[in-house]
Amino acid sequence: MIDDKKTVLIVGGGAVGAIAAVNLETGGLATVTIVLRSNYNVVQEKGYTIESCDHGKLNGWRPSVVRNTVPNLIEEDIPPYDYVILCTKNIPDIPPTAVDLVAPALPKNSNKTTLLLLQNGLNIERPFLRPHPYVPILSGISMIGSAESSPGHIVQDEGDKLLIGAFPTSNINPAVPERRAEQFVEMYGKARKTDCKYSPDVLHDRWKKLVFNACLNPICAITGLDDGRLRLADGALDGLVRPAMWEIVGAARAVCGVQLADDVVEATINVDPLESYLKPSMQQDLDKGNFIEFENLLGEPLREGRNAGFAMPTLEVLYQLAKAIQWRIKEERGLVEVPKKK
Ligand SMILES: NC(=O)C1=CN([C@@H]2O[C@H](COP(=O)(O)OP(=O)(O)OC[C@H]3O[C@@H](n4cnc5c(N)ncnc54)[C@H](OP(=O)(O)O)[C@@H]3O)[C@@H](O)[C@H]2O)C=CC1
Ligand SMILES: CC(C)(CO)C(=O)C(=O)O
Repeated sequence: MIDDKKTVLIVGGGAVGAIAAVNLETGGLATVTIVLRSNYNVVQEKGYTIESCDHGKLNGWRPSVVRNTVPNLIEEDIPPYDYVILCTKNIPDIPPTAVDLVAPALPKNSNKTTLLLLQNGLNIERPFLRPHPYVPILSGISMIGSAESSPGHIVQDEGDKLLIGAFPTSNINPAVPERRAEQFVEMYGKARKTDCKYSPDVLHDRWKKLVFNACLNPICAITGLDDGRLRLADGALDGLVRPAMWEIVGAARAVCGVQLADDVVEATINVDPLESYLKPSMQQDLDKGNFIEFENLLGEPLREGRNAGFAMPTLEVLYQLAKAIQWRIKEERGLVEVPKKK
């Protein structure tokens, strides 16, 4: 049981971070500080406008503290937060890296703060292990459907289903992150508006979610078809979606012995009603001209599969296409120099 209010820092208050903030503040067991970037001015001045299938319509809603910089514990003399939650897109190929971004808000030599990575993808905890050996790290696997349609306007149309468990970290007694994960579940679920559960096996959960994210995210983004239209499109399921998904199922087994359920491919294809016409987050990012999370969603499972000697030809092509698209966005954003046309 939680007997005192916890301090929580959320870095990234877009589609997922804003709903996490609502859950935590509404439950009354946490005081939330949120770090924003492009939506900072609008949220600071007018608050969020939230249309949520879990929380209803909230106008002018703000968490306890809204900032536009990651707190620097030492320079600002702030006591360590109980939890730091990273809710940005995780894009290791575009600076700042996740580690550089949250480093000022993590204590160097104590395990007081628990870091929760509420993000998609594989191996996202690894870059933190060496620079932050004492920080317990939790894995947050979210099945929410949420989007920020304009700055500060969040539309959540699929319920918030969240699994929380401990990432294995070699320096820390596993009992510590496990306890913190259970405590987080209590805090997050207190308002009874969400389905947040403790998971003892987040590796399994992450591979299971990759059946969606490594396949439908890039296929929808590249083709411009949402996951409903993809089911209607001539031959797309048999020609693209199923082969890609079976490669993830095989890689999960080859890489770490994770055995996904026999029906995982069909269940993932049909996870949302066709008429939801859901756009996976990578497709939404491409529509907005944003960078895409292709390295952790696609690159990491592919590299792991390759290292284990497992062939993944469909994912290899999707990865190379996604990489070329990322380069195009870099050019659009002026991050690469292209010789003049002659
Ligand atoms: N949306 C969904 O339905 C789901 C998303 N996920 C995963 O959850 C994670 C978060 O996704 P989502 O909320 O959709 O992403 P969004 O793009 O909606 O939100 C991310 C937020 O982080 C902010 N941000 C990025 N970099 C910084 C920075 N350096 N400093 C401060 N703020 C920053 C962004 O600001 P800015 O606008 O300036 O870029 C944006 O407001 C991702 O890993 C995603 O794959 C998982 C399940 C479902
Ligand atoms: C599976 C889904 C659609 C939501 O939970 C997602 O993870 C995403 O959009 O990236």
